Amino acid sequence: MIRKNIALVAHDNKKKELIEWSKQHRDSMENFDIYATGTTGRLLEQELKLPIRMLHSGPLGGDQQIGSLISEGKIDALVFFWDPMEPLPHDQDIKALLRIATVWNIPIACNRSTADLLFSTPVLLRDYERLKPDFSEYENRKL
Ligand SMILES: O=C(CO)COP(=O)(O)O
Repeated sequence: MIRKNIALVAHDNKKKELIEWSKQHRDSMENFDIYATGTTGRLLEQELKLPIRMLHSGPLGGDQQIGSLISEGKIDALVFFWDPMEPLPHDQDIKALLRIATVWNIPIACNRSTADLLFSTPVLLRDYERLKPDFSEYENRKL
C-alpha cells in the first residue's frame, strides 16, 4: 500500500478540536505521513506520539509551505480547522492555501464533521486515486 500524505493545520481557537479529532482517529493517522504547521505539529506530536513533519508556524510561512507541497503533488488531503471568527495577520496565506488545495483537487476538511467523513471511508487510504486536474487549456493559452 502506498503511504499517503496528509496535512493537518489548526488555528489557535481550533487546536483543541483538531487534537481531540486526531486522537479519535489515531489508528488511521498511523497510516499517513503527517505534515503540520509549527505549533499545530508540536501539539500533535505530544498528543499522538507520532512523527510529524513540521513546517513553519502559519504566520511565518507554514501555510505557504503546505501550498507549495500541494502544488508539487506531495499532499493527498488537507485537514484545516481554520478560525471563522477572528481575523489573523496571515489571512492572505490562509486564503491562498485554501485556493491552491482547490486548484489541485485535494480533499479539504475545514471542520470536524467533514474530517470525520473523510476518515470514515477507507477510500482515502486504499483505492483513492485523485483525479489530477487538466491544466492544458490554461498552460497552452494564446496571449
Ligand atoms: O496559522 C496557522 C495556519 O494558518 C497554523 O499555524 P500554527 O500551527 O503554527 O499555529
